Amino acid sequence: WKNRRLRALAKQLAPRSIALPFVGHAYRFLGDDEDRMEMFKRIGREALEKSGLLSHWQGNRLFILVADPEAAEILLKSCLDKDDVTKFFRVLLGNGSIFAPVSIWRPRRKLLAPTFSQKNLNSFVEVFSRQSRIMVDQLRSAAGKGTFSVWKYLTAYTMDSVCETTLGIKMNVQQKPEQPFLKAFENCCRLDAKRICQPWLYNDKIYKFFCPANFELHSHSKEIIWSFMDKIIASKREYLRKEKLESNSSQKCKQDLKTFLELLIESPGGYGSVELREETLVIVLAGTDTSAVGTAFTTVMLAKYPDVQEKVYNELQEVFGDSDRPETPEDLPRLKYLEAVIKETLRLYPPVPFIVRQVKKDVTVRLTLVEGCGLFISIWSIHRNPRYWGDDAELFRPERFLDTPLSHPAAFMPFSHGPRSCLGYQYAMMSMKAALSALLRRYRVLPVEENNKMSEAETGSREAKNKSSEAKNRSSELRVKFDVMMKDVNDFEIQLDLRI
Ligand code: HEM
Repeated sequence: WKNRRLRALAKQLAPRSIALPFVGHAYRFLGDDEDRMEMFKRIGREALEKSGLLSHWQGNRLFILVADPEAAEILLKSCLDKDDVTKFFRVLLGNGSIFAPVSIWRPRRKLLAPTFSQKNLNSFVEVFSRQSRIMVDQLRSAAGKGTFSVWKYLTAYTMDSVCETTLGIKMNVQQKPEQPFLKAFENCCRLDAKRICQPWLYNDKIYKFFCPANFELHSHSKEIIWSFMDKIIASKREYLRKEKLESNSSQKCKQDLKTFLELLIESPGGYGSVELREETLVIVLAGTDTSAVGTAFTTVMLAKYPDVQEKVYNELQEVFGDSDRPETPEDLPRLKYLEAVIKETLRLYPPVPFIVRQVKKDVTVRLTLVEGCGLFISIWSIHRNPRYWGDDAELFRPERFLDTPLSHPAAFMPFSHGPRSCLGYQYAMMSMKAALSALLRRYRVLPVEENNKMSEAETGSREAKNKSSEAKNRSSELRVKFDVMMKDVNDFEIQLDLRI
C-alpha cells in the first residue's frame, strides 16, 4: 500500500526521462563530477518548469526535488530527519549533529548554539584578521606572475581560522600545507560524493567487493582523522585541567577567548570523548570547505566584474583609508556592499547546492508528499527561480541585496532554512568578509589570461554598450562540479596585481 502511494506520487511529478529497473533515474548521474552537477542543474530546471516539484527515482527510493521556496519552507520545518543517503557521512561523523537522527541532534544543537553568540563571534575577528594577513602575505609570491589557483590559499586560511577558533590549536596549514589530516578529509569527501550518486554501490558488501581500493582508502582516511581529533581533544583536556589547577593556586587570570572545544568540554552535563570528537569534526568539516568555496567563488566573480570590484574597493577605502590596520568587529558590519557581493555569489553559486531530508510523516505542499520519500531541496534552483528573483535571476547583480527585501524568506538560503539550518551562518559571513577585505585592500583581482584580454576589450567598449548586452555578459556561467561541496571546474583560477 505504501509503495502504491509512492508510485502514484512519482507519477504525478514525473520527469521527462524514464526510470530504469533497479537504478531508477540514477543512470543520469554517470560521468564525472561536472556531469553530475550538470545533471542536478538540468533536473532543477525541469522542476522549475513544473511549478517547483519533480520526482526522481534513486535506485528503488523515491525522491522529490524541490525548487520552490514556499514548499521548501514548509518541508524544512516539518521534515527534520536527514535521508538515509547521508549514512556514508555518518561513517566518519558518527552521531555528529549535522547528520544525526532528530533525537540526538536536538539536545546537541541546544548545547552548541550559544557557542555562536555574537560575543564569541566578535572575539574571533582578531583570529580571522591575523590569519587573513598571513594568507595575503603568502599570496605575494603569486602576485604579478600570471594565472594561478587561489583555492589552496583560501582553504588553508579557513582551516587555520576554524581550528584556532573552534579547537584552540594553531595548525599552521598556511605555512605547512602537507598535513595527512587534510588529505584524509579530502579523500572522504570525494569518495562519499561519488557513492551518493551510485545507488548500486550503497550496500557496504557490494561496495567493498567492487571497489576494494576506495573502501580501503575511506577506512584508512577515517582512522587518520579520528586519531588526529582524539589527540587534540586529549591534549586540550589536559591543558584545561592544568589551567584549572594553576588558577586555583595563583588566582591567575584566565584567557578571554574560549574555543568551541573548551566550551563543549566545560558545558554543564559535559560531552564524552566520542561525542566531543563527533561535534568538533562536524564544525571543522562544516566550517572549512564551505567558507573557502564561498570566498573562492566571490574572488572569481570579482575578477570577472571589475566594476563591482572597484565599488568594493571604494567601500574599503571609506572604512580603512590607506591604513594597513587589521579588521575589527566594528568594521565588518560597515562593509555592506561587500556583503551584498558575497550574498549574490552565494545565490548563484551556493557551496552546498542541495540539502537532503526524509519525509517521516505525510506532509502537504500543494499535494501530499508521502511518508518514506526522500527530499532533495535544490538550493541551486530556488536561487534561480524567476518567480522570486525576476527575469534577471541568472544575472550577477549584487545591488539586488541592497535595493529590495527578499520576496520570500526562503528564496535565499545558502545556509538552509528552518530549525536545522546552518549554525555557523554569521561566523561564515564574518570570516569571508575579513578574508576578502584583507585580500582586496592589498591586491587587484584579475581574470585568467585569455579571458583577461577579452575582458579588457569589453571594458573599453563598455560605456558604449547598452544595458541588455551588459546583462548578457553577466549571465555567463562558471563551470561547476559536485564534490560534496559545489566547486569551480577550473579550480578557482585568477591573477593578482599588487595595489600598494
Ligand atoms: C559559506 C559557508 C557555509 C555554508 C554555505 C553553510 C551551509 C550549511 C548548510 C546548507 C547546512 C545544512 C543545513 C540543513 O540540513 O538544513 C549547514 C549546517 C551546519 N553548518 Fe554550515 N555552512 C557554512 C559555514 C559554516 C561554518 C563556518 C560553520 C562553523 C564554524 C558551520 C557549522 C554548521 C553546523 C554545526 C551545521 C549543522 C546544523 C544542525 O544540523 O543543527 N557552517 N551549513
